[in-house]
Amino acid sequence: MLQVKNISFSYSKNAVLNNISFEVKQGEHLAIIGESGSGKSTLLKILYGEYDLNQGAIYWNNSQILGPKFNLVIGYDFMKYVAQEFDLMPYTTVEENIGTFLSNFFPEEKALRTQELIKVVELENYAQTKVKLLSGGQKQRVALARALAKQPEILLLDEPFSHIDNFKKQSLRRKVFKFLKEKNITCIVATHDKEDVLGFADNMMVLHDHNIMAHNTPNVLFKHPKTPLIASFFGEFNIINNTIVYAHQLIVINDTTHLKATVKQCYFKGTYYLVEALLNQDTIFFQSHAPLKIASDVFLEIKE
Ligand SMILES: Nc1ncnc2c1ncn2[C@@H]1O[C@H](COP(=O)(O)OP(=O)(O)OP(=O)(O)O)[C@@H](O)[C@H]1O
Repeated sequence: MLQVKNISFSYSKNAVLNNISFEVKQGEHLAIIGESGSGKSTLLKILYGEYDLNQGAIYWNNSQILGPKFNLVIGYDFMKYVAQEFDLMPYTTVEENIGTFLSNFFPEEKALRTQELIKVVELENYAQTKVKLLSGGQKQRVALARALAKQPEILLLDEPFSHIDNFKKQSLRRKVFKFLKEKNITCIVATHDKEDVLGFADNMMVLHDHNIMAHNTPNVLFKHPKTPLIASFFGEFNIINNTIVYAHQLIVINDTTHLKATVKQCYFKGTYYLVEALLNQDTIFFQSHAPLKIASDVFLEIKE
């Protein structure tokens, strides 16, 4: 289990994280979300032992994770970290990059493991290609496979699919997270993308104002977002009568209600239209199956 106890950290005078505590169980997947600059990457780097803490302590089972003041070499064998900038060997092949941390004493095992990981990150056609010739997204996949090669107990991922195109993203996500669950690898992923969270993370933690704003299951935080910031992570929302109402919870009905809105704009979203409208001078958003006429009036109902 990872235990983070009352940690505080600042790069200079200004605090980035202020007295935060949480735990992550073996095999659990935790997503860390928060606005840009809220400290997600910093937290991952601290967990990796890249910085010294101002206060507090971090433990992985019985080992304390310490910063550079206490360690000549940053990092621990049981942990891998895939940063936003990937640290690859550009002049060697994908296969060699992935196998670089695997022992040459067991060549068959090394080859099998490398092939397994190449499949997980869907780079079968690039195994012999030199990394410098790959695209940003392909490099990100090599970095992921490389981090998994020695099967760490805990994996820290910073925006792991940010460079990968939408065609590949979904299947890659499923493969990588499935692989991690099967191997019982604890995973902490910093992300801006709700698709990295819903369906994959056991828990999610929201960083805001140097603190943990919320820490719960994605299900609870989606259904009961305590703040607009949390709701905004999941999608378009409104504040109606001091309550957060997602766009999909507002339904157009053929009846008179006290929610009469005037359509301003209609955006095609594939399976629905996102409608921007005016409700008592406030801009609101709701979803509609059919396109609505600009300037037309509609009546809405809130669905729980
Ligand atoms: N090496 C550094 N030296 C000084 N300040 C830094 C350094 N790295 C980050 N910061 C500052 O620390 C704060 C947190 O940055 P961090 O990169 O952890 O945020 P983040 O939530 O990961 O942002 P993003 O979502 O944009 O990646 C920011 O105010 C940033 O400017």
